[in-house]
Amino acid sequence: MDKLLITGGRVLNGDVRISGAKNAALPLLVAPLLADDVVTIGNVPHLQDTTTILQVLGRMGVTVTMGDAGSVQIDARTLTSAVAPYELVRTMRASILVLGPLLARHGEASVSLPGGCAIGSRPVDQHLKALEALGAEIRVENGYVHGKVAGRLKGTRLVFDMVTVGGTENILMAATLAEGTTVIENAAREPEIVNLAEILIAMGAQIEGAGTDRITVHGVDRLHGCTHDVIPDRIETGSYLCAGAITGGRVRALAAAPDQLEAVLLKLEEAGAHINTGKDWIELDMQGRRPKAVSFRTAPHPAFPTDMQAQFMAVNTVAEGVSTISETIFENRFMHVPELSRFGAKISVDGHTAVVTGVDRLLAAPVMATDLRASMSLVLAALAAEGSTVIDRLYHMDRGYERLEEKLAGLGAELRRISSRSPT
Ligand SMILES: CC(=O)N[C@H]1[C@@H](OP(=O)(O)OP(=O)(O)OC[C@H]2O[C@@H](n3ccc(=O)[nH]c3=O)[C@H](O)[C@@H]2O)O[C@H](CO)[C@@H](O)[C@@H]1O
Ligand SMILES: C=C(OP(=O)(O)O)C(=O)O
Repeated sequence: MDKLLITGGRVLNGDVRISGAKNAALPLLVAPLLADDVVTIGNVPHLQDTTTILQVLGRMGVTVTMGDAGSVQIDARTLTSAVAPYELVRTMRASILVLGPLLARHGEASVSLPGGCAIGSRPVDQHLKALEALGAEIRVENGYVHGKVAGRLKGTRLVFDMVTVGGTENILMAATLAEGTTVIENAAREPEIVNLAEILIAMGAQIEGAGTDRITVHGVDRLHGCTHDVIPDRIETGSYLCAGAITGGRVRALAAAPDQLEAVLLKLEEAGAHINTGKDWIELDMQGRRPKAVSFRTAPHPAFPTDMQAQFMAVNTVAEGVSTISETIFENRFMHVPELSRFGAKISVDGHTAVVTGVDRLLAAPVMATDLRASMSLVLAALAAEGSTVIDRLYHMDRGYERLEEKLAGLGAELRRISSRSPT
């Protein structure tokens, strides 16, 4: 298992190029299952999670061709099996996204149930209920979801019980080839949903309202090939801006999308950062100042994203004052708290709320990553801490941060990966 060695205390300064968004790339790589031709997707980040979803497709007989500069060509006409096996799905929950497209285009699918993960139980009941409402016959047996459709899915009006990003994506894809019109109420409004709707529209789908809480899909008979790009990763962007904030530095995120990160940018300003934005860049400048404590509550887009909670908590650990952080999306997303405490952070947790009392300094400590964004919160704490920190279980990080060491080193951080395959 790889580890990361970080020597803290450097003020980060410079430009960092943002990669394509993991959470947009995953549904975009699955959407070609619906098409009758080759779909080319650009700006795909090279990550463990994108590799996993391509393996899932490969296992189904789909032809995947890697192109230049992060482009991937996907031809689902060669599909031979509609099965997503446990050994792949268990490493990445988003594999459940193949269910909707397979049922819509091929009339059957067997997808392993993703199961729980560190941040919460994360059921997929809303996906399954909605697919049943579209006319699929769903059976859960031996840890697998088996779905079948007699003829075509039938458009209907759906109301999700809660805002679900993956649920909205699955049903949006399934509805494109259904007979008639589907209305999805209480739909997720995340930028990744809009990115998905755009590629589906480029494939010939008829979709209105993506980015609002009501999405209308008029089913079509077939979808064709197209070329489309993944949007910039707003969570990676926010993470590097937090690296600037926690070290009192200046970080400019290039190839970014400022309009997709408003809640986070406002909180960074509240923390004392000067924020400047252009069409595709964001600059944060702390001018050497210590951040001020900022309270926030996670909620679906456009509110503060749960995927930035751990990183912002890390910033609050060294801030001036006391902050309150409420996590409303996942029931167990404070796994980083005991690890941050090992640096000397003062955090108390009561249910879904954490109270952080900023300390003057953090001290390096051996720590362990528990999930993807928790890993980044530990990286941030290590950048600010006095001394050298070793972060274990780096594989969590590799799911979602492309070329992390190279990007942080480019900003002036002192760090090195300790590979399990090389002598330490
Ligand atoms: C690959 C990807 O895009 N992952 C993101 C996606 O995850 P994901 O799509 O899994 O998250 P959801 O939006 O579906 O989950 C939101 C909440 O709804 C609950 N729920 C969801 C579906 C369901 O059928 N039943 C149910 O109870 C979940 O347990 C959770 O408490 O959105 C999350 C919320 O912004 C982000 O943190 C993840 O990074
Ligand atoms: C929770 C995340 O991803 P996933 O839904 O793939 O676990 C994340 O990106 O922070």
